[in-house]
Amino acid sequence: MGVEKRKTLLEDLVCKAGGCAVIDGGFATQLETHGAAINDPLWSALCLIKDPDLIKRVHLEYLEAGADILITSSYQATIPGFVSMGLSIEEGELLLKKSVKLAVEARDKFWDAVKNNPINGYNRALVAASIGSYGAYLADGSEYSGYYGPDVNLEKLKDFHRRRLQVLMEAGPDLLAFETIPNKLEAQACVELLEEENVKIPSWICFSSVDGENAPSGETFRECLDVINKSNRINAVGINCAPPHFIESLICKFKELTEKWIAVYPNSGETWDGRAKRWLPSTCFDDDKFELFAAKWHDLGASLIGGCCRTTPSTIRAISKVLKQRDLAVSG
Ligand SMILES: C[S+](C)CC[C@H](N)C(=O)O
Ligand SMILES: N[C@@H](CCS)C(=O)O
Ligand SMILES: [Zn+2]
Repeated sequence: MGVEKRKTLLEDLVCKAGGCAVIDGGFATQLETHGAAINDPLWSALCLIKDPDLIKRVHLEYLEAGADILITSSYQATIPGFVSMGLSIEEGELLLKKSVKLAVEARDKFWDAVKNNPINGYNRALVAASIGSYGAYLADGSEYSGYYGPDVNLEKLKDFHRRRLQVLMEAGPDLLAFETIPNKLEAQACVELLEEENVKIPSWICFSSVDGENAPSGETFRECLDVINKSNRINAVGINCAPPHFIESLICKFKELTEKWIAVYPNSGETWDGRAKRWLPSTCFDDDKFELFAAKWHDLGASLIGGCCRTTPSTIRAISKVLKQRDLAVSG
C-alpha cells in the first residue's frame, strides 16, 4: 500500500486558491501611506519599535484586499540592526518574534470575522516570515546591485542569517520568505542554512533583478537556480521587487530552469535610490495593468502572485479579483 504524502500548508492553500495564491503588496509602502517615517537604517522594521499597531492595521488591509499570504514586517529587522539602535539582543529577538505575532494576530482576527461567510471567497491566509537579504540590512541599496564587497563569503552570510532565522522559526510562522536575494552566494547561504537548521516549513527564495535577465550581481539565473534546485526544502523560487514588465520573460526563463513553483511579486516599476533612500519618480504600472499582468503570469505558470514596493491594497484587490474570476470560470 502506497504511503500518501501529506500536503504542506502552502500546497493546500494554492490548491484552495485554484492553482495560484495571492501574496500581499508593498508593506513598507503602506506604512508610509499611513504616515510612518521610515527613512532609517531599519526601514519598515522601525515600526516594530515605534508603531506595532500600524503594522497590524496594514496586514488587515491586505487581508481585506484578498491576500492569501501575509509577509511579516521583518524584511529589514535584524538583531545587529536593533542593537545599533541601542536595544539589547533580547529586545531585538523579541521584536523579531513580534513581527510574526502581529501577522498571526491579524490573520486570526480577520479569519474569525469572515470564515463563516464563504461567499466572500476568502481563504485562511498563511503568514510568511520575511527574511530580507544581507543587502537590505546594509541599507545601501545593495539588494539591487548584489555587490557585498570582497570580505563577504558564504560563512559570513550564513552567520548573518542564522540567528534571525532561528528566532523567527521559534515564533511559529507558516512559511519563510527570503526576499530580494541579489546573488548566487546568498542563495547558497539560504539553502545551506535551511538544511543545517532542519527547517521543515515551506519556504521560497525570491531574487531581485535590474536588467530583466539576470540576478543583480550579473550572475545568470541558471547558476542561481542550480543551487536551489538541489534542495528539497525550498518550495518556490521567483522574483520580487523588480519592475513588472520584466516578469513575463523571467517566468518563462524560470520555467525552463526549475520544477519548483514560481512566485512573482514585482514592485510598481519605480526605481529605488539607495543613497537618497527614496523612490525615483518614473513610469509605474497601475492596478488595471497589474490585473492584465496577473492573468498572463498565471497562464505562464506562476503559482504565487502579489506585489512589492509601491504596490498597494488596491493592486492586490485587482490581482485577487482577476485570479478569482478565472478560478470560478474554470471550476464552473
Ligand atoms: C527594498 S528597498 C526599497 C528597502 C530599503 C533599503 N534596504 C534601504 O534601507 O535603503
Ligand atoms: N516585504 C517587504 C519587501 C521589500 S522589498 C515589503 O513589502 O516592504
Ligand atoms: Zn520591494
